[in-house]
Amino acid sequence: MSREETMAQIVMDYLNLSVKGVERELRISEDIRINKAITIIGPRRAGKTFYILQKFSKLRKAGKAAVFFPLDDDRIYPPTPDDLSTLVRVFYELFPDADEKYLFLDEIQNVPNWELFVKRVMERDGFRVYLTGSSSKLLSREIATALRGRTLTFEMLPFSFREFLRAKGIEVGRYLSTREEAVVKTLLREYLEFGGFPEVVLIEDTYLKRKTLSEYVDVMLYRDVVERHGVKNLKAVRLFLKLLITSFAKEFSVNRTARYMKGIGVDVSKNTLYSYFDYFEEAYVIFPLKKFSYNLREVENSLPKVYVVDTGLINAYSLRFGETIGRLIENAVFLELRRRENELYYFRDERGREVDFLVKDGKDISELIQVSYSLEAPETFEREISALVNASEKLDCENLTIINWNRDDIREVGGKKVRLIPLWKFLLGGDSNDSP
Ligand SMILES: Nc1ncnc2c1ncn2[C@@H]1O[C@H](COP(=O)(O)OP(=O)(O)OP(=O)(O)O)[C@@H](O)[C@H]1O
Repeated sequence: MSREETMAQIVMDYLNLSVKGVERELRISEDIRINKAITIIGPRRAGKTFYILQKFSKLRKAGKAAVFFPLDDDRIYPPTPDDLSTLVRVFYELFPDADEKYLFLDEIQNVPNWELFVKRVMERDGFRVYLTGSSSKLLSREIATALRGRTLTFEMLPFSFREFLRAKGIEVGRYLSTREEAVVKTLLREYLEFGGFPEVVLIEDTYLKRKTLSEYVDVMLYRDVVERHGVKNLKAVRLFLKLLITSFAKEFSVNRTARYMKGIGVDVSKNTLYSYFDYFEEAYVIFPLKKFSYNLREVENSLPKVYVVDTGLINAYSLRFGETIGRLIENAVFLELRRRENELYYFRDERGREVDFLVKDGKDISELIQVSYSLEAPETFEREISALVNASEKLDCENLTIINWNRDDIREVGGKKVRLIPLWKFLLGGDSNDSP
């Protein structure tokens, strides 16, 4: 078989594929007048390929001229720039008269100089192009950089709680019966424990769930960081990742970590650890969150809090679920706020009173959010509320929320209204303002 025939065969393998799976909520703007490639980026195993396959399959069902091509297929590996030209020829043979043309290229980074090709087919031939990519060689974020201005980039994280429920066959409406609420809360514990990676959600067996999660940690560590950046000190990088992930929802100090590692006989320089931190951020394993201040230098110099891309990855480190539930909830809230594309910070006043999330909308601070598992103990309630009310005065923001496990209420404290909203309701996008 010639190379062209092999490529055509791969195209045909996908052409009428029916892709089902769980419907994702990522909404991408598909205004065909905008001549830009759509790039899906995100952590490994989040479902990027699956998503563009779903998109492709829908277009095909609607009779559109579309071709999907996986550039990691072993039949043509490694692909060359000439292969991409061949692909366009195959496309025109299949769809000679198409005016709306779609190309879906998976793992595009495998082709050298692929960005020249993408620009050309968009500008000269008027193709709509969808891209994904992630590998130890070129992580997805770089795709966006390589296409400078000619791409719209969308971030795909593991399943949101709503998607997770959908994967479990549960569609929730606006109002829930008492029984439904109980089911949702039980599933929420599973979501916090094992996270939202599609494959993990769909595996039933808890042993296999854990095993899959620890394999994900290994892939992220060895492929995306060690191989990609040529890291030699395996012991140090492995320990660093463990310390980083288990510090979730806490401030993380590279300096302090360097001292600790030295103390236990793992000798590694502070600068090396700063690089490791950047590598794990770049590989979408962790997200740092900066402290808010009106002084930009203070924002840059603050110690970040770290959140992990999926709560299941945290539990791959066998922490005790019961002891970390408050922080797992905080992590889940962070991920949801990020999905909603908010600009986020944490806040701490000069007396050390902290607000977990400060949401910015342009120049304004649009919401202050506190996260606390239980508000039953009066002193906890008092502490959380007073930090919020104080911050509200300092930052001139009246939209105050406490996300917690059970309570759904509005309280007035010091002339300010504070919404108490249960985690499940927040994650499903509910709003306690209009609950009875
Ligand atoms: N929406 C979905 N419904 C059901 N299963 C899914 C869905 N999305 C992904 N999966 C499953 O999750 C796994 C990972 O998905 P996929 O390969 O699309 O991820 P990816 O982000 O492209 O990963 P990588 O970056 O490692 O290539 C696959 O086994 C896939 O079948």
